[in-house]
Amino acid sequence: MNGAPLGRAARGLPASPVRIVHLGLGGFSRAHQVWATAHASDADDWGVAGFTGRSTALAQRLTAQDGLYTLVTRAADGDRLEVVPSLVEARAGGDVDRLVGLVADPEVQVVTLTVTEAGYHRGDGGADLAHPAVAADVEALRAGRVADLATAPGRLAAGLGARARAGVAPLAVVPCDNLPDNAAVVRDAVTALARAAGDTDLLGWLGGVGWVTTMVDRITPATTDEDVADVRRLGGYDDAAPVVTEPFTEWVLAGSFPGKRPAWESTGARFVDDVAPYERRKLWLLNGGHSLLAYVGGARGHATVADAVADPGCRALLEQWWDEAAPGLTGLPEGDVPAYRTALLDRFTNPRIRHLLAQIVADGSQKLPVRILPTLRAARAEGRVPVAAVTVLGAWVAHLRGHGTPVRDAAADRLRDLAGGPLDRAVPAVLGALDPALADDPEVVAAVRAATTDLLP
Ligand SMILES: NC(=O)c1ccc[n+]([C@@H]2O[C@H](COP(=O)([O-])OP(=O)(O)OC[C@H]3O[C@@H](n4cnc5c(N)ncnc54)[C@H](O)[C@@H]3O)[C@@H](O)[C@H]2O)c1
Ligand SMILES: O=P(O)(O)OC[C@@H](O)[C@@H](O)[C@H](O)[C@H](O)CO
Repeated sequence: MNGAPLGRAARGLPASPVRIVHLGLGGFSRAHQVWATAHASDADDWGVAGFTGRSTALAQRLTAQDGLYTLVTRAADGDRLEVVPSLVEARAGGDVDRLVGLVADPEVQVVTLTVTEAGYHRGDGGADLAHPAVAADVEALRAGRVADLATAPGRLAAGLGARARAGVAPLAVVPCDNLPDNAAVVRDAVTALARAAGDTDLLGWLGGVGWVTTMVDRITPATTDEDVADVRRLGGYDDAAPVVTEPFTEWVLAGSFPGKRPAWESTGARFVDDVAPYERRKLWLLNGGHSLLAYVGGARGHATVADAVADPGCRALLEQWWDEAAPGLTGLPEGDVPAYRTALLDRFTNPRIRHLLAQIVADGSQKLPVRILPTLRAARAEGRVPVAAVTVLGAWVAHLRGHGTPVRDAAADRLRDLAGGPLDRAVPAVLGALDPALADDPEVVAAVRAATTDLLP
């Protein structure tokens, strides 16, 4: 690095007081919630302390520049750079003592999360208590070994438990991951851990917490070295941790805030009674479309969303998928779905957003049930086999067999085993891992098998 470094004193950007704690500091949170906080009309009152999941590198890079970072808004016709001041503390996820201290601090009013779909460790009864990391966290919670906590629900439970015991008023928990009813997901996971650890103080107090469900939308690829070089070239300063995002942004929230919150509505966020119609529209059309392009496009040799959508075969399948999903998108204003589809095509074709399919393929076992299966189930209830939906599943099987982009999944080893060997055995085995009913549906199995065969070399 040889440009001017980023720093608060040099830029005249004092740090706001920490009143929001964020778990899962990465690219998206800085393009969405932290950015929205910086643009809120009362931004000076709201500083964010962000904790990564595991890594120390991002926290160190951000700390070296006082939490400041550049958000590059990348439109098809050019870049706009802004230095975002609202992240006032960046910590490694392992600094659980600090996390717990902040969550218990009466000044802190909101906890936000972007810990990925897999990070909630969902399971029957709220959490996958048999998972070694979850089981270890239950023991650590029971023994009060806060520093050993490794999962997001475990760390959050420790923070909320400390707040409860300190007699501090409840706050709001605002998950921002791509999961339906994400507030219930985090509430149930924290409750399951508290129950398993026998934390009755916390269990009694959790009812007062504001669990706020959100739909979040802004395509934000992982930062590359090229992005760092772009900021130096265009901005004339050094930023070791910029974020590149698209111009489009949407945030819809439902739920109550027991304390205060930033005036996020002044930045376009919408507070509604029921977020579900917006969640379905976004998870099925955008994220489902992404999964389709990632697995099918990856199998056809494409590297990015824009490359894949430029392939007429992928594009036709994408449109078909949207046609299959659209009838289930009820509860939205007239014209909303067609308008969203038109905007989405523009967003996917933005050639300057290099969104790698290799990033999107991750954790298909967590994402496909949310993005694709509701549409498949609805069609099966009417006796139909939706071609695009089964093609995504077929492409996922091909992906797990090593075709296309490399496999990255919380359950990668088990899935690779299931996907190996003769297709007659592999297809029902993989489908059964998503939903046993799919493995028992001969028409779905045959259609997925045919799609897999078409995509394999
Ligand atoms: N990137 C996007 O376009 C986008 C848009 C909407 C929503 N989201 C949501 O945000 C999430 C994060 O996306 P990102 O682009 O910021 O990714 P990222 O890799 O930049 O950041 C992810 C963060 O979560 C942490 N993490 C990863 N696995 C974890 C686990 N198992 N437990 C706890 N923490 C874990 C990481 O350490 C990191 O701090 C996505 O999974 C998605 O649910 C992303
Ligand atoms: O971030 P993930 O891993 O849930 O999914 C990958 C993409 O589909 C996703 O990040 C989208 O870009 C995003 O949801 C757009 O708002």
